[in-house]
Formats: sequence, C-alpha cells, structure tokens
Amino acid sequence: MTLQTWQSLCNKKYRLSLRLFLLLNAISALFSIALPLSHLRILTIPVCIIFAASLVLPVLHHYFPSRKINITLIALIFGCLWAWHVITKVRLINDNADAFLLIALLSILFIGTIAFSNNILAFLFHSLPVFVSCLWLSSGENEFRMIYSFALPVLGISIQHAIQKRNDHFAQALMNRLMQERKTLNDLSMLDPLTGLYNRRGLQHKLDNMLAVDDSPRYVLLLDIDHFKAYNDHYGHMMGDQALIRVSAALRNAVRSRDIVARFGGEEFMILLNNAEQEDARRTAERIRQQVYDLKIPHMFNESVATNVTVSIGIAPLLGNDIEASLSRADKALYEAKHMGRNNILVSEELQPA
Ligand SMILES: Nc1nc2c(ncn2[C@@H]2O[C@H](COP(=O)(O)OP(=O)(O)OP(=O)(O)O)[C@@H](O)[C@H]2O)c(=O)[nH]1
Repeated sequence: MTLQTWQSLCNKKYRLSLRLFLLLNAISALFSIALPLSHLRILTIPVCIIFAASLVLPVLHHYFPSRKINITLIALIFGCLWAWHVITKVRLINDNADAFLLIALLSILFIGTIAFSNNILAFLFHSLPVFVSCLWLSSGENEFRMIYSFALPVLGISIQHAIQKRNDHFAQALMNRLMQERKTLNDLSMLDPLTGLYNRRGLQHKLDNMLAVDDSPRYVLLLDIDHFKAYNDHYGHMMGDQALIRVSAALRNAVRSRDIVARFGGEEFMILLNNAEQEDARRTAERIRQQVYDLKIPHMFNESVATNVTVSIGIAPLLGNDIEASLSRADKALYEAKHMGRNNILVSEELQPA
C-alpha cells in the first residue's frame, strides 16, 4: 500500500461518513415532516433547511469532489438546526413534551452514532445543541435518562476512536516499513551482487532519470578485461571473482560520483561520464587503464600484453540520448582496441570507416 492508497482510503471513509450523515438527516427530516412524533403536524424552518441541505450537499459534492466539505462544521450547523426545530416544536406541544424531547434526542444520537462512529468531535458538535436544548426544556423527570442516553454513545465512540487511532497508527507504521523494505529490495535488484556496481536494470533506471534532467555532453566508456577466460581457466573462478571485485573498485575510484559505473555482464563494464568532452573521456579512460594496471593482479596468461590484469576501453559520445547507438559505437572501438593488442584505448571517432 502506498501513501496515495492510504490517502484514498481516508478519503473514502470521509465520503462514506458524509453521505451517511446527510442521508440519515434527510430521512429524519422527512419523518418529522410526514410522521411527526406528536400529533402536531407543523413544518418548521430548520427541518426544511435540513431536508433541502441533505439533498443539495451530496449533489454539490458529486459535481465538485475536490472541494472538501468540513464535516465537523456541517455537523455543528445541522445540530443547531435540529435544536432550533426541537425548541420551536416543544413550545407548541401541550402534552407528552418530555416523551417528544427524549425521542428527539435519541434520534439525533442515533444519526451521530451511525455516521460518526469514529469522529467524536463531529458527533459532539452534532448532538450537543440538541442535548442541551432537551435538558433545558425537559421537566426534570427525564434529565437522568437524557444524560445517560447522551453519555453512553459518547463513551462508546470515544473508546472506538481511541482503538481506531491505535489501529491507524499501527497500519501506518506497517505501511512505512513495507515501503522501506520495498525500496531496499528495489535498490538491491538494481545492483550487481558480486561487485556492488549497477547492473543493466540499475543502469537503465539511472539513465532514465539522468537523461530526463539535462542534455549536457556525455561519453560512454565500454571496458573489457583482457584474456579473462584464460585468467579464469588458470586461476579458477573464485580468483576470477576476486579480480572482478578489485577491478570494479578501481573503476569506481577512478571516476567522479556523478558518473555511472555498471557491470554490463561477465567481465564487461560500462561507464557513463556526465558533462564530459572527448578529451575528458580519453583522460578518464587512460586513468582507469593505468589504475587497473597498477592493481598488479598477476595474470601470467595475458598473452603478450603484460603479466598482470589489464583492460581495453572503447569510447563513444552519447548523441541525442541514444544510448544503444553509443554503446554500439563504443563496442566497435573496444573491438578495435582489443585488435590493436589489448591494454588499449580507442575513441569511436578515430575508427577508420569500414
Ligand atoms: N570469475 C568470473 N568469471 C566470469 C564471470 N562472468 C564471466 N566470466 C568469465 O569471463 C570470461 C570472458 O571470456 P571472453 O568473453 O572469451 O573474453 P576474454 O577471455 O576476456 O578475451 P578478450 O575479451 O578477447 O580479451 C569467460 O571465461 C567467463 O566465464 C563472473 O562473474 N566471474
């Protein structure tokens, strides 16, 4: 789960709560108009406003979903309107006013409990005006019942709110951890496990990011260890791995942090020099060639080149972000560099046309 899905989950909860609240208010308003609790059938202004607003707000919310309706504020406004309705109506009822007040309060508490089961603030803002009005208007006999009826959902919602907060906290911590682990796995999948350099996937990822940012001059260096098959055959695969690790470290040390070094597969490496002209590329290649040579990794079978491990390097400019074309040119230069006797550097521009 990402941060966006978490956010969309919260938005869904908000929408559900708002729609449920408006629906229950519309039904309650309709009931109080069509089937009033007392035999007194009057249409109060607040109940008409509640009914109309409960129908209009979902429509507005549907057409303007980006404009968030403040639930707490709406709850307070509706709560005040219900209190106004109760006060208006109770004054006109002669008998059974206490029963009307109790049932009116219970209806409001019902709406709040269902719609705001985990939003204690909205619940309080919605039900407090009616609760205070009912307490004030009741004869005193029902006071305890009203306080009890009010306290019970407040307690329930508070507990539910606390549990929900803990669950949210836990879910968020879990999500952060999962995202962290996903990032670590993603990073690992971009690295070559033997040398710690970027693999092809990591290289592609870095290239995509880098090429999108600016179009400064760049050069591609393609490197290959000379006679590595012979090295492996005579010194063994384990020693071959050690040689690859040491050469990789030398490559990384020879370039700047802004350059990309990748193991292209086997004993082949690629370096992308950022912000570099041909002379810089040649100088860097020469430095790399020398540093690998200076590692003095014994290689008695580096046929007639040296008695230690050496590399050949092909260089090509990166033109118009076309990495494949650059690699192909660098590969041709590398092939020629090998052909010239290995432990050599060749720039693609110096190649004789075939
Ligand atoms: N130890 C080790 N050897 C590897 C690895 N990947 C590739 N190789 C070896 O690298 C050698 C590459 O040999 P070739 O492609 O024939 O090239 P070469 O012997 O270096 O000859 P030139 O490139 O022409 O100088 C093969 O023997 C592969 O087995 C690796 O991860 N570890």
